[in-house]
Amino acid sequence: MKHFEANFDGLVGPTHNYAGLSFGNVASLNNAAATSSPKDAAKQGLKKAKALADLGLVQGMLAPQERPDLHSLRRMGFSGTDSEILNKAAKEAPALLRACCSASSMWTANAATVSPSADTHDGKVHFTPANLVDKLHRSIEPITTGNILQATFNDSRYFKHHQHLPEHASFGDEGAANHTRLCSEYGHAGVELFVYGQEATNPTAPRPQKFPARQTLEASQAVARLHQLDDEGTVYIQQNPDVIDQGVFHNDVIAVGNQNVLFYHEQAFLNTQAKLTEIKNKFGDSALHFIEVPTAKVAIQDAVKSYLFNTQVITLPSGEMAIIAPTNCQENPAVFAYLNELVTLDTPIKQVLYFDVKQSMQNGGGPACLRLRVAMNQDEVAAVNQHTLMNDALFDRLNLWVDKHYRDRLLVEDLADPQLLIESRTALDELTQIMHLGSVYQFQK
Ligand SMILES: N=C(N)NCCC[C@H](NC(=O)CCC(=O)O)C(=O)O
Repeated sequence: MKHFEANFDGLVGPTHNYAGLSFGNVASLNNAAATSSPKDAAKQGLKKAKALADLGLVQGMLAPQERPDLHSLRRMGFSGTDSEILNKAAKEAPALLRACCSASSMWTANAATVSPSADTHDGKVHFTPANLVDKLHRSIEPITTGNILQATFNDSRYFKHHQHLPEHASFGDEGAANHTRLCSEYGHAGVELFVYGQEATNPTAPRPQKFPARQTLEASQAVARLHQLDDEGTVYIQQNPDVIDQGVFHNDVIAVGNQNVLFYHEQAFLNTQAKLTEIKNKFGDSALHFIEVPTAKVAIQDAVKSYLFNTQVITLPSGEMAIIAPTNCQENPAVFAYLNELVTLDTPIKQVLYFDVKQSMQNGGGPACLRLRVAMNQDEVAAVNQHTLMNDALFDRLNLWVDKHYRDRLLVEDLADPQLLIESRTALDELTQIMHLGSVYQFQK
């Protein structure tokens, strides 16, 4: 039986904009009120996804959310026709309107945590949508995320879908952005690393002082229980609170793993040595590569600016590994020098491929944020909704669809434009037909 690690990238939605909604995310705050290009953003993402498919990887796409989210605005007390609601929200509570218009579902590393069938007791692939409770604009994602995941992985013989965790700060869950899996082969049982920012129920435990820790230990443990993981295959690691305070709002901004490689910054974790030993013990005999990047080579600020660790480490069909990096890494001298050196070292990583995903980067989302990893065997891949898988035909179809429906430029002031709502719904309705998703959106029910 063959095994793969598929990447499911988030298709950027038609309302992609810079509203500065994410406190603790340096890029999002710095680019607040800049002009965005939803069309360029969607095309940059599609190009990266297609390139990975062309490299021989299994690549899928996840549909975006319905934005502006009129359903949430109604829950917040706005009433009347759709136009009246947009108009009232823009006048009376512009911050709420902005929260209901973010295209943040593009970062599917935050869509869910996924455990492959090799790790779970019932032998199914488990999905738990992230509740994203730390940010208002993201907390309105999980129900539709669940609908989209169920329409994409739509065979209950292979896929088990859970409800998102209780919507409370004690269970702050940001999905796969704080989860990495190490394994010798994708089809073998692996070690799942859950990285958390704070222990919600232990006020004396370390936590950041300036910016929020979005993931709690309690949430990580709950996901591991739901996914029927063994203690021997699970490691909980606390993220260093000092780096959260320097803008590392998710662990995938400071560490990434693939198969037997863990690529991380010296300052990423607390109790690093003890945790590496635990990983080694649980991983077993096979060779592990811990690639630790020292501060002397790459400072935290450079890692945050360039997203060196928000790269995708992928295994090519040849067995060698490659890094999928944002072009921002080429533009940062320390980081570029480091990457040029890395491919000459004795590790499985032999090449770096650069992609322009600047539209996403300006909101704090790099290549790894844009994808959800799902390790599957060939039967499971065959059970996926095939209309979501990237190939020449889907790439052409989606580019035409973007050309037809997306704006070239969008400003935060445009979010109240009733025409944008109509354009967005028309686009998404057509998309659900292209991807055979059924009615996943509120406006379709
Ligand atoms: N690291 C990972 N996996 N994902 C990146 C998520 C970026 C996202 N930005 C935003 O939500 C900004 C949206 C705005 O301002 O409209 C966030 O902070 O949650």
